[in-house]
Amino acid sequence: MANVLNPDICVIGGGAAGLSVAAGAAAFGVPVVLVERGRMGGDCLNFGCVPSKALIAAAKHAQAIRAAEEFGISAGEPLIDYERLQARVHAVIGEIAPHDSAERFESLGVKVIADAARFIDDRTVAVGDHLIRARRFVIATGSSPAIPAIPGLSDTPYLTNETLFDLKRLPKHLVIVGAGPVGLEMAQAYRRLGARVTVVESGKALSSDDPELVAIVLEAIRAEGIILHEETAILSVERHAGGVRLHCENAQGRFFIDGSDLLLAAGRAPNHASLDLDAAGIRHDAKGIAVGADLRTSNRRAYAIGDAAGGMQFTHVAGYHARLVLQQILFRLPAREDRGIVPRVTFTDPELAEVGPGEAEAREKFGRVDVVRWDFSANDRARTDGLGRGLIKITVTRRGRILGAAIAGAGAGEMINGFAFAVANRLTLKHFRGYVAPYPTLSEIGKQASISYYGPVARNPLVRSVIGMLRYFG
Ligand SMILES: Cc1cc2nc3c(=O)[nH]c(=O)nc-3n(C[C@H](O)[C@H](O)[C@H](O)COP(=O)(O)OP(=O)(O)OC[C@H]3O[C@@H](n4cnc5c(N)ncnc54)[C@H](O)[C@@H]3O)c2cc1C
Ligand SMILES: NC(=O)c1ccc[n+]([C@@H]2O[C@H](COP(=O)([O-])OP(=O)(O)OC[C@H]3O[C@@H](n4cnc5c(N)ncnc54)[C@H](O)[C@@H]3O)[C@@H](O)[C@H]2O)c1
Repeated sequence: MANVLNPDICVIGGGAAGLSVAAGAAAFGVPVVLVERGRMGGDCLNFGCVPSKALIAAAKHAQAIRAAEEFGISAGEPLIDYERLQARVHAVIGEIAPHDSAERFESLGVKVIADAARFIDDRTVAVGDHLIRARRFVIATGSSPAIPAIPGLSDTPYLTNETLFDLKRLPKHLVIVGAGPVGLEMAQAYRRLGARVTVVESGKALSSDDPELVAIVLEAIRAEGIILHEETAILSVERHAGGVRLHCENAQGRFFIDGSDLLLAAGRAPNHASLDLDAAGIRHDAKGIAVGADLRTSNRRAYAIGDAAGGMQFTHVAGYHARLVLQQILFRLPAREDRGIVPRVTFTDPELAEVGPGEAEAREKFGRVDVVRWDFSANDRARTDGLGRGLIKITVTRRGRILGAAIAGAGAGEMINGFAFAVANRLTLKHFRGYVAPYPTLSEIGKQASISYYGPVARNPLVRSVIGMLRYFG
């Protein structure tokens, strides 16, 4: 006989989104059941952010050794011990894993069930021997790598983010499908570790970001020797000489690429096929589960959050969504997602970071807007540290309210924090101009840009005549 559970909340999926809801609910003493069919921690911990950033960190060390020459230090070409490097990547996952483990969540008061969940009606989920009839369901089942429909792919070995970090040897020539954040972050990391890297992109690289800033990133990564083919179709793939061959076509004609390994980084597909959402009356499509700004699905008992909701796919969005649904479920307070306050960072070198609407979108929404620009070359710290090109663009209303910012350059991922804070709190450039920034830091760039915005005030005849008058008083 099935074991019937009646928690207040049933969370499906133990990734960043589901764990945040479960921990939050348990902290307030609310009965919660968490169902996870795979590894606790989900994509971010096991196959996403954590291993990719650990690999990028290793690659950065290799690159720093090469760049040392410029500083008068000769070290030669770095020697890469790929096995030790991968062991460190997994050690980092291991360090974080206890925080996301079933044991820790049980100790917080969450009942954790290690199995796959599926709906059997609009208020019941079946998991193994259990039937869960919860007051509210939170679907946080995440996403998986999308497998593009390329002829020959099913007979060709390929890697995805789920297998890449288990690779036991450094690829000789890594061919990557897709120049989004996953494709370009991994392209640069593997190039720096010594692999040849070719990226094939059907459209434009990093197409959802500001093209002027994307150009800065692409110039840098091409200068490191990465071959990037944009607006190129992959006609077919096949096994070839112990590796792979891609047949491609672009405006220049047809050509082929031979590589030792193939990595698919062609976007994400939501994990909802096995949930039987139709049984619960939950609308969905190939992009994800349909939700309103309150993250509620077409079944009023159920919310969908994180990657499963098919919107912005970031770990910090998963955490933000969790807060919004907890506010509604625990406190019965209304909550709506505001995508305009969510920062987005691609961890290439230079990094690319944005928050708020892009320039064109801001004009459409707010009419006249001003864009304040400041180049990294005018920053002393960027010069002392030899940090290369960088640019910040801040979009403001006519009254100086900060609508968004976009930064390409070293440290952009850290610097965007200040602007995300400003956008979320509706601050103006005056606030940025008014605080004291420590010298020499990259964050001064934001302040310098703000001062430049008010620069014309110094040439204003009225202001000058007031100053002139005041001089008579001694
Ligand atoms: C290579 C890579 C690098 C990334 N780097 C970053 C980064 O630097 N910064 C950033 O913000 N984001 C990054 N992301 C995105 C980030 O990993 C995701 O946005 C985030 O993990 C989404 O969390 P989630 O909880 O919604 O989903 P997931 O982490 O996918 O968790 C969903 C969980 O649900 C489980 N599940 C699915 N179906 C069922 C079922 N029927 N029953 C029970 N359990 C189920 C799955 O096993 C999984 O554990 C990266 C992604 C990739 C692929
Ligand atoms: N730093 C970060 O925060 C970070 C890092 C990695 C991933 N992520 C998240 O993970 C999600 C997935 O990233 P992603 O880079 O896999 O997806 P993406 O959708 O951003 O990019 C995929 C790219 O692949 C291209 N593509 C698709 N099919 C193709 C084909 N057949 N041939 C050639 N090109 C093809 C697309 O045009 C697109 O440019 C993103 O939404 C991102 O938010 C975030």
